[in-house]
Amino acid sequence: MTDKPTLALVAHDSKKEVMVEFALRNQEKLGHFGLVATGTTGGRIQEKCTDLTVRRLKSGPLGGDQQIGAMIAEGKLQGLFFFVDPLSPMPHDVDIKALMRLALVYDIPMALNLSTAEILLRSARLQGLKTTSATPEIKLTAS
Ligand SMILES: O=C(CO)COP(=O)(O)O
Repeated sequence: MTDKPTLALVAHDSKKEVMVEFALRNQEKLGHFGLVATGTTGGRIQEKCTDLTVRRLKSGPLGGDQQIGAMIAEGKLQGLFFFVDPLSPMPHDVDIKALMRLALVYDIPMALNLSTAEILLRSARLQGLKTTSATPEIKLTAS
């Protein structure tokens, strides 16, 4: 695994195109992070964003959300970009909630829609996303 701060990219089916466009537009910035993604999202990003290396985990409904949750619990994830479909029922709804819950428990910066993702990535500059309760502003961790 990379020693760069790591971001997870996850999108539900109706949001995958938005995620791919987001990744394409921000390829240069994203390239400064280690990237992981759930299976299908990662495949779609990798097809279009040939400059990026994305580690693909399982597909969301088959455990991908849980794998990302485990990374958060182990301190291996610094940011979560999760484009959620709020209008469709999901078979793995409990996994989705569990992932969001862990991002909240560990205070991982988490963008659930495009406009927040753009702001978050801009704030992150190229260096790291983790804030601490002692420093409410973005803490720039890596050089
Ligand atoms: O279902 C997902 C997140 O909950 C995303 O999984 P895929 O990227 O494999 O479609």
